[in-house]
Amino acid sequence: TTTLAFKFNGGIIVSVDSRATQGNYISSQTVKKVIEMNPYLLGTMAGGAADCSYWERRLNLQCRMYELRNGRRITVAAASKLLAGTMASYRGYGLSMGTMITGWDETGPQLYYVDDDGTRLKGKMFSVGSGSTFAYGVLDNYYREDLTLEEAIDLGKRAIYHATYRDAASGGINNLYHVTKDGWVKIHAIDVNDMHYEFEEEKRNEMSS
Ligand SMILES: CC1=C(C(=O)N[C@H](C)C(=O)N[C@@H](Cc2c[nH]c3ccccc23)C(=O)N[C@@H](Cc2ccccc2)C(=O)[C@H](C)CO)Cc2ccccc21
Repeated sequence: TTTLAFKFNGGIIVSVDSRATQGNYISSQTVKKVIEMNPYLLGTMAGGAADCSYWERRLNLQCRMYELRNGRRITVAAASKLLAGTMASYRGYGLSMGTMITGWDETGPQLYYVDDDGTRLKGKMFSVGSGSTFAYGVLDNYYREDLTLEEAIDLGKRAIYHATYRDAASGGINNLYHVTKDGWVKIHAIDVNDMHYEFEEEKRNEMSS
């Protein structure tokens, strides 16, 4: 798995792959690793499929109950704190989860990393999963806060592409979301094989120009 998210002047980009593995077997190429919790809150999944799916769906329930009890949407900080608290209480049980909780609330765009030992980090950029080292190579090289939306989308797309190229446990489809003050929008779902030929063509054109 390769998942990433970063804040920039135009909001937040969330970009993930869709491969699931069981050892060397590719058990799925069409997994949704972004859970859409409400129109302003997204969660990403890396690690154990069942752990991520179960605990992030439960977090979704907790966020919905918060909204019904308090008459307003939960903040990203509070939602990530709920998940981190659950992870901390299950420390040592062998859960395997590397997630990002991100969205836009009254404090603006927020991005948190939360994992199975209860670690919770606030940040501007994270990449999580077996392909994250490759994604960071691309992100650290090209990231700027003042990227245009088009550049930010392209960066989120290419970072996942290069990770899926090198990491056997990443692949399938790149799902990319853009979060603004009006909530999240799904920008695209592109098969990384199609991206490969697009980028090969681009390189051929650059060489001949
Ligand atoms: C395909 C699939 C499932 C599946 O493949 N499960 C295996 C056992 C799984 O959890 N795979 C992990 C990797 C893994 C196997 N055993 C583990 C024991 C501990 C921790 C991780 C693992 C995976 O693909 N994880 C994805 C993330 C993911 C995959 C599917 C759903 C959510 C998140 C990922 O992180 C990369 C591929 C690198 O591992 C479970 C499931 C339920 C309902 C519908 C489809 C599936």
